[in-house]
Amino acid sequence: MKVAVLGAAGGIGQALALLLKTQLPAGSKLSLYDIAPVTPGVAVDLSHIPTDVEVKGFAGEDPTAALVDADVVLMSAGVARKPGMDRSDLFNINAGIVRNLMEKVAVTCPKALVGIITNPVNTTVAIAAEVLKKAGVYDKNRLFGVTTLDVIRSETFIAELKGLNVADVKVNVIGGHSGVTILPLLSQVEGVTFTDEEVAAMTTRIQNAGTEVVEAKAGGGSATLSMGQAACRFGLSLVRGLQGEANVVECAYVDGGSEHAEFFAQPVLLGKNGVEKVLPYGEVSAFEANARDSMLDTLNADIKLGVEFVK
Ligand SMILES: NC(=O)C1=CN([C@@H]2O[C@H](COP(=O)(O)OP(=O)(O)OC[C@H]3O[C@@H](n4cnc5c(N)ncnc54)[C@H](O)[C@@H]3O)[C@@H](O)[C@H]2O)C=CC1
Ligand SMILES: O=C([O-])CC(=O)C(=O)O
Repeated sequence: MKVAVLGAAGGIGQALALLLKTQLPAGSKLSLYDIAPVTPGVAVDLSHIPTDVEVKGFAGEDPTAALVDADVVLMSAGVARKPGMDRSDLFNINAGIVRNLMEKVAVTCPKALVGIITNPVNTTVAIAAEVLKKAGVYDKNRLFGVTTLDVIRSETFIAELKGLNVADVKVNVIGGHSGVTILPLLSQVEGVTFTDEEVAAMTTRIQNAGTEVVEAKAGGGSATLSMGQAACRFGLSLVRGLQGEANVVECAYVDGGSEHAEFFAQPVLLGKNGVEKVLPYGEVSAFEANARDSMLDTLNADIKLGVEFVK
């Protein structure tokens, strides 16, 4: 199994690479790419950790060498927010970065499962899809927007609020990955009840959790360590699916035939070809149905921006 990380010298990329070096199955290959010249050094550094995962690092303008034979590509290349910015403010720089990298993915490893972390995810995933379509290699089951950070934050915050063992808390988060498009389905969390006030406050906290980190880092970037963990969880789930493990389910932002939008985050069953099955997200409360319907104009506009950028 070969996993490539694009943006591997960055805050997320280095945390993710470390976690993958220690957690990928024995015999895996880890391929690190970034434009930053330090990247081969990041790989040498990681290679001194005694696990059976071979690490190679590549820097420069061309990611091709890192992508050869990749089964999974996780992309966090791009710029991150500073206080006062929305994720959509990253579009001007990150749209071109994602397009250029996806053009190389389309040529070098068109069958790889690709997880897009680079923001604004609602739009960059649409860009990635359009690039793959243009190249004639698009398979909707192999492209994912990584929304796992919304899921792990929900698990953490709910366990804290309700005094639960966080390992027992499971939450579906649907929609997209910015502001009102992030919708945790709190009504479905087993063994817990929330007052209306708690639902409103918890939903807002989860939607604004990225901003919470951006403000706390005071100009030094956005979530990197928690995102490294989230991307590792998601990447390992992709690998487990590829290896034929049963019942691997994650929420992700996919082109899954949703009635709501061309791309929509919901639970998916992962397998040897990526998305094996898009799963229904289940019953929602009146609050959640209203929040879902209210997000759709924003989400669809974000998607349209990405489609038009490539066309
Ligand atoms: N999906 C999600 O839940 C989350 C997404 N993000 C997003 O992830 C992205 C990365 O964040 P950080 O790692 O904190 O940023 P960072 O600035 O620490 O790292 C980004 C890396 O990308 C590299 N890079 C830039 N252009 C590149 C190119 N053309 N090819 C290869 N590498 C390139 C840079 O050299 C840098 O090492 C941002 O867009 C951020 O908004 C951040 C947190 C959560
Ligand atoms: O908020 C940001 O800019 C980074 C991000 O996507 C998150 O932390 O969820």
